[in-house]
Amino acid sequence: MTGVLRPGHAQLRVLNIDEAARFYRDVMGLVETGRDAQGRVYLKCWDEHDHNSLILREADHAGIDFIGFKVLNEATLDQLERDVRAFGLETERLPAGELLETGERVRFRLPTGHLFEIYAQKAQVGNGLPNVNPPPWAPDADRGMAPTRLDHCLLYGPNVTANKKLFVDVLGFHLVERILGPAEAGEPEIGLFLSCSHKTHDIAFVEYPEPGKLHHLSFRMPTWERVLRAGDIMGMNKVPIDIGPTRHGVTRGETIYAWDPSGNRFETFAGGYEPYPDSRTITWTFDGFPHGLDFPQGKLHESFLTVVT
Ligand SMILES: O=C/C=C/C=C(\O)C(=O)O
Ligand SMILES: [Fe+2]
Repeated sequence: MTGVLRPGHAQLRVLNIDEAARFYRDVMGLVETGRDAQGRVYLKCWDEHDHNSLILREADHAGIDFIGFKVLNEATLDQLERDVRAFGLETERLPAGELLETGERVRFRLPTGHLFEIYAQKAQVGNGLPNVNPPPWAPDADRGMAPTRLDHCLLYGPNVTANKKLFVDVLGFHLVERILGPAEAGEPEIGLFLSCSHKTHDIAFVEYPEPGKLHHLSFRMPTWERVLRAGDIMGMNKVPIDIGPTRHGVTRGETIYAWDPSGNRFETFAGGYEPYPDSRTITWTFDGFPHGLDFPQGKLHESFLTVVT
């Protein structure tokens, strides 16, 4: 284990900050925890303890600015920076406080073009429950869709195989599932689901010609029933849905893909299974992929491969 713990934050570009803040706070049911001098809005899911996991920045085009993972401690941060540089990537350090309540970050650009960063420190604000004899949920757990946490992201860009080498050989992730391209193309790995935990994936990549693209940020729901309830709330708020409610074959996750007001896709996701680092990687062939995306329908929804921000 290299000490990379979990997805920590994502900074998302939105077209209208007030509309986006209202959506993620009042429809998604995230908790707004702050705003900074740049006008960025900070939010967390009700059951997360750290100050923020989603940061919104107003821009003229939607998409993801960077994704941050939390690591065990400062010594791990320093070691991983050395390892990433030895892998051949430039790193830069962003000062503590550049993001509210967040320590120094080590940032580097992935072979797929995405800005990725690691950090060891973020202020804990808690989940609204006492740490001694706590009840199972807090009032915020029923406000809006109320995901429990930022669960993973799926990023699109070229050179996913180079990303795999970095994440597996340097950052200590394991490859839980993969999607192969067409046989006539030699079945290249075009989809990678990578985990640094017990989850089916903490980050995923799909091969795509343009670098640095976002397919979706995924928010964890405790149960399939809560995914369906999220779908009800999407219906009540006329949120445009892309795929679902259904189940992925890949990861077995129950899912709805939909779009935020800026056109960024998000997912409400439940279920899956618990792979271990020594679990064998599951492979989806290209002809099996329609069931990998939407198991009940076995349908390769066009938008999955074409719509990104
Ligand atoms: O075939 C595509 C599967 C996508 C899976 C997810 O977005 C997920 O498991 O969260
Ligand atoms: Fe997902």
